[in-house]
Amino acid sequence: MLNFSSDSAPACHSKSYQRPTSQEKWALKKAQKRKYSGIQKELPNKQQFNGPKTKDQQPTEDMEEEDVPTHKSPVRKPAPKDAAKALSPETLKPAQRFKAQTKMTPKSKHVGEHKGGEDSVFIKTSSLFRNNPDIPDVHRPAVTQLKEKVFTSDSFAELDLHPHLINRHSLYTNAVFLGSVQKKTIPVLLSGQDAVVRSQTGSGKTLAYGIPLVQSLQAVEPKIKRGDGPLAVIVVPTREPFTWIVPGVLMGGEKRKAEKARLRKGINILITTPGRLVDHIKNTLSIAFSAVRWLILDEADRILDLGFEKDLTVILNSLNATGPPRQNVLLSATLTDGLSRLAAISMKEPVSIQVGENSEGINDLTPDPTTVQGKSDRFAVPERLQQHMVVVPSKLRLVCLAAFILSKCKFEKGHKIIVFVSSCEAVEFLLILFNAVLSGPKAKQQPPLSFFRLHGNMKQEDVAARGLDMPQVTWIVQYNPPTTPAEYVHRVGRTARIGAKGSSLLFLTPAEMSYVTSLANHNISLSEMKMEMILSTLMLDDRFKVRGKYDGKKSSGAPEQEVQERATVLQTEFENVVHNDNNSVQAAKRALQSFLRAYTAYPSNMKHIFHIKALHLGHAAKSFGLRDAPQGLVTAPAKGSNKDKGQAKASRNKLGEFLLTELV
Ligand SMILES: Nc1ncnc2c1ncn2[C@@H]1O[C@H](COP(=O)(O)OP(=O)(O)OP(=O)(O)O)[C@@H](O)[C@H]1O
Repeated sequence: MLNFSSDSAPACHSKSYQRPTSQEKWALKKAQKRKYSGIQKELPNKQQFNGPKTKDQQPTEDMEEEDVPTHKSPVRKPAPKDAAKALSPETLKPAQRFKAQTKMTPKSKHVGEHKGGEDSVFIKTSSLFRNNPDIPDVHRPAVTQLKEKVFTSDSFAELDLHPHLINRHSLYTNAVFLGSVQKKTIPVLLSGQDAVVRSQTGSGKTLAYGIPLVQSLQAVEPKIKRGDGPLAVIVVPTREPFTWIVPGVLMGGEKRKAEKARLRKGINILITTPGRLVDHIKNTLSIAFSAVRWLILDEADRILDLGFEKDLTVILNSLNATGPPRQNVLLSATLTDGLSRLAAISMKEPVSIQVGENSEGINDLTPDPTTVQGKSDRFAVPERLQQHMVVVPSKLRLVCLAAFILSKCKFEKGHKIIVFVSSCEAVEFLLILFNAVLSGPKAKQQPPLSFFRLHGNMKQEDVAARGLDMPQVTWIVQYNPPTTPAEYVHRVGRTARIGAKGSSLLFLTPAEMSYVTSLANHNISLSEMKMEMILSTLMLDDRFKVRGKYDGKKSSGAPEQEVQERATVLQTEFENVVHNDNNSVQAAKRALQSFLRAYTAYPSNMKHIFHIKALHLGHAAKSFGLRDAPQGLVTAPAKGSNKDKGQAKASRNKLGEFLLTELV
């Protein structure tokens, strides 16, 4: 059970509700009026707020009665005759779109204080810009980033490959020049040696092992038949869509029976996630490893990161028990101690291949004879990747993320963003919230924003149907920081692939700022983006303008003041959507709870940066559109509870759920 008593929270956080600043009070009042004025006109039984004011709402010396942030907000019941129109996403108000998309039938329209059956909602919006922790200057340790040249000037034709193979692969990749990692790796693997390959994300490692694998299998005599069973096993960490020819996959999300049938027919190159393969090893008699001559561990650092070490041991034992001599390949974007251990148990005198240890390394394309040990902690990221971070107090996180998405996808062209968040529930929640508030009706020939989701609880068909065009992603946003630097590298590596440009943005709260130092220890350097700069995008979006105040004339207040007002209007829109009915409040609470659970899952060596006790529950709740900190959230796993341990592991494994944003 979480207990955010005042002694565990900073003094300034001792109350969950802070009085708004005068400009916020003003903005709130206008926002509420604007939002509901149209609805009120249509309501036959316009309600009056007549409940008692709580202590926080009593007028004080600097708060006039009319500025007290209590509003009546009747909820519209669409008349049957305009029901069809009301269901059109373009005519629905944000809160209505939220409800339509969740397809929830609210038991009650009342949230907060009920007023004796009256159709009204009691609204309380606390200050966004007051009582936040200070944002200290960001300390950026000096870092020399490792550089790796992606391409060589050599063509595939220079390799002694089967002509059919050259034609086939150029068909799929349009590749002309060999990638550096391909030039180093292909000859080593064709010579039959084991190899540990470390090269940055998106540098073409898949072809680096795919080409020698297919070349060697096509040369096998007598010719391979389907019924020979697996000759190669490729273990990958997750069931993301595969990018090259997939002869047969096992990845969960599909009935084991269907997979068994395919195994029985025969899969010569088996691509699988570790957990699923172990499942089949234990339960499927038809899985025979007697012909396996290749084992490839792709994205091996992530496989370990996701906690599959034990599964790998089961797989290795099973493979070692049978079969001809095997060639082993381990590929990774980062080198860690865990990886060295894995290489030691799974490989025979592997050649260690690394691309461009430093900027001079680009000329050195001979395999690096050094051992894997001792190369840990130095991560290379694509040279054309611009990495940023922004420090945002908890309360402002939601509006800041929204403003960033608008700045790139609404007010600039050609962007596609992936937002990583910490749980499936948060993905679902943000998807609905952003669709309701940000995507907006088509206006002035501007296409609406599109949001898509991808997370571990989705069915495989949904994932495949999504057809994610990953190469065109221009921004990676990490709304929740990952648990390991290796995971950080993999996430940002979804952009700036194979020599393209890309950018990333990491959200941190003031309490989490030492994460920058932690990344710097792994050669990762971030430049700071200012939260105020991101929020200032709202000045371009008149949907969040405080109506009436500046109509027809220029703002008399400072620009920062108007930015704050608009941010408050946006937050109010989010809160109105969330508090529109009990189901949406529950969805927000579930998302908050899963965020907190994931927060407890940071490894112990990161707890000094991410500790649940340093979180202010009320402020965190605000970033889920909740007006108050919910009571009785259970987040910490009870000691010895296997179920909760499982949940914590699941949360940790799902720190990579994401949301994709683009203009369509
Ligand atoms: N020589 C090449 N020329 C042009 N494109 C290439 C070449 N090699 C690979 N590609 C393309 O580059 C993209 C990235 O390749 P790939 O997915 O193999 O990278 P990776 O190093 O495995 O990345 P990660 O570590 O992030 O999984 C793919 O779309 C692939 O088709």
